[in-house]
Amino acid sequence: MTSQFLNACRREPVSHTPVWFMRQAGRSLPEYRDLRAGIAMLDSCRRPDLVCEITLQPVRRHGVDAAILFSDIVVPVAAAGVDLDIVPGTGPVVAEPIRSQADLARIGAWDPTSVSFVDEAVRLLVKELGPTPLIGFAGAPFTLASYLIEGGPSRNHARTKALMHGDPQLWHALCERLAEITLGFLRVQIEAGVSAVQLFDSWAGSLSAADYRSFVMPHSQRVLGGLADSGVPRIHFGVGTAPLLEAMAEAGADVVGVDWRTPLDAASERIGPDYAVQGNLDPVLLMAPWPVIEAEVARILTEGARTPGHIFNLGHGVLPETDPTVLTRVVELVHALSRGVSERSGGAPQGAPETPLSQR
Ligand SMILES: Cc1c2[nH]c(c1CCC(=O)O)Cc1[nH]c(c(CCC(=O)O)c1C)Cc1[nH]c(c(CCC(=O)O)c1C)Cc1[nH]c(c(C)c1CCC(=O)O)C2
Repeated sequence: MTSQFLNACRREPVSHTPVWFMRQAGRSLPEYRDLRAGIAMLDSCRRPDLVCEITLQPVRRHGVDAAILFSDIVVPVAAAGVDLDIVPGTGPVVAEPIRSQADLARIGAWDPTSVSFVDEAVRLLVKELGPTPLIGFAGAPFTLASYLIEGGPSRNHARTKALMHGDPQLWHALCERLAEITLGFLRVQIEAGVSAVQLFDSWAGSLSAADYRSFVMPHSQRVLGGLADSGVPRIHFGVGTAPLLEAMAEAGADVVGVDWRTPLDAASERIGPDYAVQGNLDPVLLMAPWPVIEAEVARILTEGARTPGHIFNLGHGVLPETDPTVLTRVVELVHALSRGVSERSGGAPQGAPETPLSQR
């Protein structure tokens, strides 16, 4: 049985619009909270048995079309020797931020055996998942650099931008190291059997298109271009990236992630017919009354049907306070509404419904 998710990534015909959710594994699920009780986030990422179970939980519960490996963007950086922790309610916190050439030397050479627990978890998962594809992922150099330079989450990435513009040589040296780590981390996942990868450049939307192109794109290009020969579809995602969509596509994506601020058909028109799109329900709207969600899902499917390939997702991750039963209903709705209306002939958007599917 071919995967509708992989078909959509490749802009091939689908029998229904595939759907998965960023952060589908995690705190919205009581079974996740039970399993994680008393185990630190990074420790849980290093235990293949836990990674396997946590990754499977949302697949069983929601019937999504793809699984995403349970891990974190800072896992490979920690494996390369950076002293960091993931603090509950805050995110990654780096003990000694990287702000000088000497700091940079504290990042060790990439060694794939330092993430053998990921190799093991992916192999277990591929067996357990059967026909459901597993998505691997990594953080993009810019988003990783921001955590390393700021020392933790940041509102305006002030130190990151100061270093980028104030010491471009150090900036590029840091991003080259991070690109090497990210590429190595994704290769481990691909060799172990993931069916697609997503590069998370979550915070790239804080940059102008000009700065993105000169300071960030070459490094993301190195990562995505370095995976081209694998044949595995590459999803490139960021938040608030409306001005960057063309550059993020050009960086070497097969699928461009779009947040809720840009309609999918408008995004697709800008990046052209060679890319599928993924998105883009506002995660906050999962807290709205069901008729609101229903109308939004229908609108997104209508806009998605005007693109060469659409994978339904949120515009960013599931919020911890989301009612998981709503996510299951969204999966059912996406499947029901899209069945039979989402067939496209590889590339040319055609027969896009003009009325919301729910009203047909
Ligand atoms: C920026 C970023 C991070 N991590 C990640 C990103 C990119 C995606 C995005 O933009 O949201 C990626 C990530 N982190 C996690 C996943 C799991 C897979 C999935 O999507 O289901 C993925 C894809 C697990 C996690 N990563 C984290 C959790 C929560 C920790 C916990 O459950 O105790 C999970 C399930 C921790 C983390 N790690 C990070 C943050 C901001 C946080 C949240 C901090 C908090 O609110 O507590 C860094």
